[in-house]
Amino acid sequence: MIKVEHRPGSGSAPARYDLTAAEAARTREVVTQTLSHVESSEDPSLYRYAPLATRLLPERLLAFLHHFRQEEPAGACVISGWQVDDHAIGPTPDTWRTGTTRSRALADEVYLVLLSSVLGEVFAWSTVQDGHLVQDLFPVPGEEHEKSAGSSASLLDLHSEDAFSPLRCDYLGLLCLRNDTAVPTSYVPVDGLSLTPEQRTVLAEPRFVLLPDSEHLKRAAERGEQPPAPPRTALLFGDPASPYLVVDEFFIRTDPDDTQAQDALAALLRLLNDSQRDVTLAPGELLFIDNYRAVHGRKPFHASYDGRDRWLKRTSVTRDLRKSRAARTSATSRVVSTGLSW
Ligand SMILES: O=C(O)CCC(=O)C(=O)O
Ligand SMILES: [Fe+2]
Repeated sequence: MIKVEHRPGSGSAPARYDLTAAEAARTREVVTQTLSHVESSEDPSLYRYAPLATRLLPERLLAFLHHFRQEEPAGACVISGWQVDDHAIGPTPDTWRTGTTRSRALADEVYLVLLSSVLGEVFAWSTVQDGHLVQDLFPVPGEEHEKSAGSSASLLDLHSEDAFSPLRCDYLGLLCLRNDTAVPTSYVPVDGLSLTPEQRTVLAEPRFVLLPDSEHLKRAAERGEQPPAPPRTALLFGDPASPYLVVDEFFIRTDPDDTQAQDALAALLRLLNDSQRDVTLAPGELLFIDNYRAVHGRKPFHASYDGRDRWLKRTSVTRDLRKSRAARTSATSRVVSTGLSW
């Protein structure tokens, strides 16, 4: 039996796992082996091969990730020990439409895809970065004040990823390539929020509307996709004693005359904001957020556009790809059409 290491950290900090030097070397070998099969992180063969490749990863790491998935011990975990070659990846881009050249960070993308594939299936939205399965997060000129991943000067309010859709990811993977100015990701686990029983009851009723964020809407309009009117939804669900949560501070609405729902929502948002903590990722650190058990966001920061800005790679992971089958063109497609997403 492998002993599962779970270090929950202090208070509600993410669980942590540090690859030993030997584990990091083993992981690098598996990534290098995988790279010989693929040209890009869009390559379907990467996703065919990933379930086999993951079995070759260090056992202690696999045990940790399975524990995180099965037992839900924490709202997030950080895995460190992967080395990013700062020179090899080149300058931080300022546009993600880079054409067909091989990514200079392909090894890092494959590392992210392999660890993501231990937790579930990687998928993407048609309306986010053209459906790329591994997305780039860096500040984009002109998007400074948006509420999207390319923003910088504006706060990314606390949110569940893709809160508007029941097809939202179970896990969000964020691999840091560069973060010279130590820009934090904000994070709050749902456990431990001191809501009253009355507030919990209201939040567990379908009295809230979660709207698609601006990134989805802008791209959906360009693609001629029309996201359907969002249904009313509950924000707390699952086990009432230890509920799952869906919320998006900026893109949520209630009926104007439902003051009970408004008050409960205000209390939830106040508690979330008061309990948030910073997770400042260093290059090579991989943060997995459990999108049912925690919300996240990002503090404002200054973008320099000098090739040294903060740069993360991102995946969305579902435990069940089948539930989005009606919104994908084939059983093997991993791109969910936003226009068909509920
Ligand atoms: O930039 C970050 O740290 C988080 C951004 C974010 O919310 C996301 O990628 O979903
Ligand atoms: Fe997010």
